[in-house]
Amino acid sequence: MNASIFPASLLTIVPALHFEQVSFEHRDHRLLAPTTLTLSGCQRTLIMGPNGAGKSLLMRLAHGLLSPSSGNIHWQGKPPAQAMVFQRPVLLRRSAIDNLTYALAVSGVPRRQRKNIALQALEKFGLVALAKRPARVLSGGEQQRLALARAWLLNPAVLFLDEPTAALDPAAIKAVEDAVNEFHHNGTRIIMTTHDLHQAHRLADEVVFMYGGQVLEHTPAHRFFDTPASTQAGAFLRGELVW
Ligand SMILES: Nc1ncnc2c1ncn2[C@@H]1O[C@H](COP(=O)(O)OP(=O)(O)OP(=O)(O)O)[C@@H](O)[C@H]1O
Repeated sequence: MNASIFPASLLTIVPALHFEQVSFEHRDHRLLAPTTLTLSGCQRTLIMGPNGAGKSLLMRLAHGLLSPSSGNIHWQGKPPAQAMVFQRPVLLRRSAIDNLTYALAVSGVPRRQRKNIALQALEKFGLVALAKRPARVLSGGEQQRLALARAWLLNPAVLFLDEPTAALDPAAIKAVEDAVNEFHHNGTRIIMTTHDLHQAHRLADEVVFMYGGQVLEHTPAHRFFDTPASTQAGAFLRGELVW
């Protein structure tokens, strides 16, 4: 990848995110048990757990897409610039480059600067040749790279990724993981869900393990993989925990 389009001086200290007794209920069903959790430092946090454990829910609450039923979520100090990348990228019905210039317009970047910045981002994510192509006909991997390029434009202090590689082949997975690491090296805090244990091994600094709407572990990655504290995490790592 090319060098960052942002000067190093823009890199920020990422404030901590606090969950205090946060729960989420829907129609009398408790989907997230009261959770107290602090995510601090510029780490790569991987949220893991079986299907339906509440991983996406936790991340959507953290990003402010959902409001908790009870408890309090707050950043220490001013909320940082944030972006989110989903398993299926949400792209506009226009060309790849226009998806980026639109995001820049929404961010208030003057019109005369938008095309250049968008082209730099396309180049960074290997998409220049596809600049004029309708975004929605791009392959899954290309769409995900475009979503990452759009996130890059926002220079986020925190990047949320919800199973960003679930539908991708190995080469596309590698491109996304390289991009995640590039964000991280540029000072972006990563909060990401995955089902892929190998990917978690490659990326995680720390792991949040969820089961049945509860956070059972929040621990450095090496400790999680070597000596998981809960029987559920042990079973999950052995591939024995389906639900
Ligand atoms: N906004 C919502 N309103 C109501 N129910 C929800 C909402 N979001 C998630 N749920 C429910 O909460 C539970 C946990 O969902 P979530 O998507 O967080 O699981 P997950 O751990 O990410 O699972 P998967 O690995 O299958 O994606 C599920 O039963 C889901 O149907």
